[in-house]
Amino acid sequence: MSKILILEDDTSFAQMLKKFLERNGFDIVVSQTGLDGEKQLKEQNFQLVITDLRLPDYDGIKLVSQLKDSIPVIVITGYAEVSTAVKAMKMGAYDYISKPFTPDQMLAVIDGALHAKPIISKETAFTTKNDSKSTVENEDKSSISNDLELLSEAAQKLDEHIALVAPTDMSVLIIGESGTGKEVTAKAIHQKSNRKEKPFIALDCGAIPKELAASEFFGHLKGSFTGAIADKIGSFEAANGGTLFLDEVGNLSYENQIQLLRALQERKIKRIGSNTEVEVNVRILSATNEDLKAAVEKGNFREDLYHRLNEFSLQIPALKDRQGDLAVLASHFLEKFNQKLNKQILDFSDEVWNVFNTYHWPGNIRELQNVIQRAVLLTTTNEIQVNTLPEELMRSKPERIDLGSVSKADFEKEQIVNALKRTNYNKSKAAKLLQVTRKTLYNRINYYDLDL
Ligand SMILES: Nc1ncnc2c1ncn2[C@@H]1O[C@H](COP(=O)(O)OP(=O)(O)OP(=O)(O)O)[C@@H](O)[C@H]1O
Repeated sequence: MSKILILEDDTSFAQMLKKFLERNGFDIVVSQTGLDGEKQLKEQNFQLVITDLRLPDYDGIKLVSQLKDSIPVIVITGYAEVSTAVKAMKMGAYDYISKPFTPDQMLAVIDGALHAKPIISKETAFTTKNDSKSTVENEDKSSISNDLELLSEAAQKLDEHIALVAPTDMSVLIIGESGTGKEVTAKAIHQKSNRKEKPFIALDCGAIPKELAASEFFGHLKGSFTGAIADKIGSFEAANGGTLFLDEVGNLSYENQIQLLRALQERKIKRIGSNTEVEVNVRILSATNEDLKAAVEKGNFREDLYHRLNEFSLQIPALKDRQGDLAVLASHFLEKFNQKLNKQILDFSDEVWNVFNTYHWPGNIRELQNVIQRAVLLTTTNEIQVNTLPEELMRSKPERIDLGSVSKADFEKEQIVNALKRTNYNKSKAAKLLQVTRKTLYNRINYYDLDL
C-alpha cells in the first residue's frame, strides 16, 4: 500500500482528501504544518508527498527542492497560482493540481507520480529510519550507463571509472560543463558505495552567500548570530556516515576554503556558537564546471584543498562529444515525458533526429531534456516534428544525408555494417549507436540491399 504525506493547513479539505484517498487504498498521514511534515518525513517512509504551496510556517517551494530527488511531490495550488506551480515544477515537483479539481484528476496525477521511474536511485536529503527499505525499493539503478545502455566509448569509460572508485573512500572531483550530469554521477557513486544506506547530502556552494557558508557546512546554535532563530544542523553532520556532495566547489570564498580544509583534515566540526566538537565521517564528492587547476595557479583556489578534493577525478564529456548516446537519452526522455504528460508519442521524425545530431547542445543533457519535454507537450500526433523545437536548434542547419553521393553512400554503408557488428547484429542497439530510428535503419538496410 503506498503511503502518502498530505501537507495542508486547511483542516476540512485535508480530511476530505484523506478519506477519499483512503477509500482508494492509500495509507495517508496529514500534517498541518511544515515542521510537523518535516518530522514525519524523517520518521517514516513515504512514496509520495502532496503539499499546499502556502503553509503558514513553511516555504513549499523549498520543500519541493529538498525532496525532488527522493520522493515525488505534487503541489496543490489555488486557481490563480499557476505561475507559482510552474516554479515548483522547475524546482523538481512531479506535477501540480489546481483547486478545484475532481477526484479523478487527483487519482490520475497520483497514479502518474507513483509510477514515474527515477533515472537512478535517489537518496533523500532527510534520513529516514528505514533507509535500507527505500534502497531495496529503488533497486540497483546506480549505474547510469547500465540503466540507459549508453553506448559511447566516453560513457562506458565513465561507468567503469565510477564502478572502480565508488567502493573506495576516495574523494572525487567531478569535472564537466553545466548540465552534463555531474550530480547524477555523484549520486551514482554514492549508490555504488557501501555508504549507500546513509544520507547523500548535496550542497550548492555557488548558491550560498559566503557569510552563511560556515553555518551551512557546520550548523549553528540558536542565537549565535543575527538570524539564527533556531538550532541548525549543518551538511557535515547531516551527511554523517554517508556522502557530502559539494557542487560548484570552485565558488567558495578563500575563507570558506580554509574552514572546509580544516574540517576535512581534522574530521571534526563545531557548530557555530558551540564549543563541542563532533566527529564526522563523511565522504566528499565535489563538482566544478571551471578549470580548478587554473584557479589554483591563479591563486584563487587553495592548492592543499584542491589535492584533498581531487584524490580521483572524473571528466564528464559534453553531450556533443558523446557520439552514440544522444539517441538513447532522447528515447529515454521521450518515454519519461510521455508518461508524465500522459501522451503516446512514438518517435521523432527523421528531420528532428538530423537537427539533434547537428546541434551543439551547450546546455548538455539538461537542455536535451528540456527540449524534449517542450516538444512532447506541443505534439498532438504520434511523431515529434521540427516545428516543436526551439528556434536556436533550428538555426544550426542540419545537413541531410545526400544519398546521391557515392562516397557518402559507401561511408554510410560501412557505418551501418560496423554498428551492426559492434552490437552483435541487434538492430535496436545499432540504430541507437548510429543515432537513427529503427525505422530509418531498416530503410537504409533495404536501400543498400545489405544481406545481413
Ligand atoms: N545519464 C543521464 N541520464 C539521464 N538523465 C541525466 C543523465 N545525466 C544528467 N541527466 C539529467 O540532466 C539534468 C542535469 O543533470 P545534473 O544536475 O546532474 O547536471 P550537472 O552537471 O550537475 O549540472 P550543473 O553543473 O548545472 O549543476 C538532470 O535533470 C539529470 O536528471
